[in-house]
Amino acid sequence: MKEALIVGAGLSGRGMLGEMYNSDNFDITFADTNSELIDGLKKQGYYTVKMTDIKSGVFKKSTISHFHTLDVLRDHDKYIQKLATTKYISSALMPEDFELFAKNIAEAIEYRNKHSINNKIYITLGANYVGLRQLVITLIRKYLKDNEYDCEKQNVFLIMSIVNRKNLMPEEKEKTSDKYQVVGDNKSVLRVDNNKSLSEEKDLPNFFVLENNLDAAMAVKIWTGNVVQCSMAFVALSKGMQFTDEAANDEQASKYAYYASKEAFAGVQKEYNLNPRTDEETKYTVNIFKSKDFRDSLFRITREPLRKFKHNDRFIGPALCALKHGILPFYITKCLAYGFIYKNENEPDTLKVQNKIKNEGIDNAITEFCGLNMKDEKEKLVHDLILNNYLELVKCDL
Ligand SMILES: NC(=O)c1ccc[n+]([C@@H]2O[C@H](COP(=O)([O-])OP(=O)(O)OC[C@H]3O[C@@H](n4cnc5c(N)ncnc54)[C@H](O)[C@@H]3O)[C@@H](O)[C@H]2O)c1
Ligand SMILES: O=P(O)(O)OC[C@@H](O)[C@@H](O)[C@H](O)[C@H](O)CO
Repeated sequence: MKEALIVGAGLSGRGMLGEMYNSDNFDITFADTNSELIDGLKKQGYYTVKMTDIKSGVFKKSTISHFHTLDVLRDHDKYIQKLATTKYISSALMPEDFELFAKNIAEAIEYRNKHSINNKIYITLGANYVGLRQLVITLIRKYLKDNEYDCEKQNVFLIMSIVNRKNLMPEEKEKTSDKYQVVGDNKSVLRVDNNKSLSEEKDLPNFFVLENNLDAAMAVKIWTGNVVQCSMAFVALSKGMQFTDEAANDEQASKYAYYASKEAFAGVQKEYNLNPRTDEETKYTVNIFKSKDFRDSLFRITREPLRKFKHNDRFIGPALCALKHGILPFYITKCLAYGFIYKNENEPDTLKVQNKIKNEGIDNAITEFCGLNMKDEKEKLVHDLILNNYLELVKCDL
């Protein structure tokens, strides 16, 4: 049986990668750092994925009941051995999780060297992060203490992929006895970079779609797609809304998101030499959220806001890209300013932001959380735009 190792058994790991590898009859192993999740999944022995077609609302359910589990920390040696030998490995992790994942890949490389293992392994890297592959290569080299280390020469292929199925926890009314149920859309392919060696494999997973220039596709996804969702969400949250359809139907939230979308795409299009898009296509990036059938929580869209404020993420990334190409990121920074007024007791990051603003001032909060270099003219301009938009939103004690 064909084998796959899925690193990260969270919503996307189970709901997209697990479901897809299972449908293609792979023998799956889930590896995760969360012992409770790994033990729970193993004990339950199955989970279900509900996949709804975003246009028609028609859904299908799939039960995944044949899988193995590994605890990345507790089953460390077994996990490294599995990483070193499994041909198809796919990850669905948060960007910050790649520090440990890269360290583990470095350990797997050492294991391969020690045991003279030379089979080809393909690791599809999945996370919402522009420039992910380069980041992972840099981290692996750091752990191997070899700045020139070439993974491909050792048959370890690091391949960009786009994990983009919407995967959510079920709403209260949809909850069943399945603790690990995932609900989401029904995207049927995993877009992976068109690596030459991978393209020559005869037993490719049937849901892999090989595509050129996936770095550009990732920038389009995060810097022109996720920026729209998150812009809309921060504005709508300030008005007490909770769901994407409310945000997309709100005049102000949708208008700001639409203009942010225009600015973001204009920069990314120039940076990656892409075809222009029509106004209808830009509007679609907002209008797609209008339907109630596929509502998503604004709390999920804005989860971990500090990650989203970072230099390479969905606001500062496209803002700097736009500026580089002579476009003023007016609406992108305006929407991000709403992120700085967002306070939610259930979202610890927002409390950190408010504390920082209270103790050190908004100036420092923006500089630090967005990782902006105030000596750089463009970065300072982005800072000042966020700052002035923020000041517009808060009371002024005169
Ligand atoms: N959920 C979605 O709808 C969605 C859609 C598109 C893209 N994404 C992106 O996919 C990625 C994963 O998102 P998610 O929603 O599945 O997150 P998640 O938090 O549900 O899952 C991540 C899992 O990775 C585990 N983990 C952390 N570090 C690990 C490590 N070093 N090794 C193994 N496991 C580790 C965590 O314990 C967790 O279970 C993110 O980058 C996200 O932005 C998510
Ligand atoms: O997963 P995050 O936290 O990086 O971002 C939240 C959502 O924007 C994201 O999950 C999207 O729904 C997904 O990337 C599909 O476009």
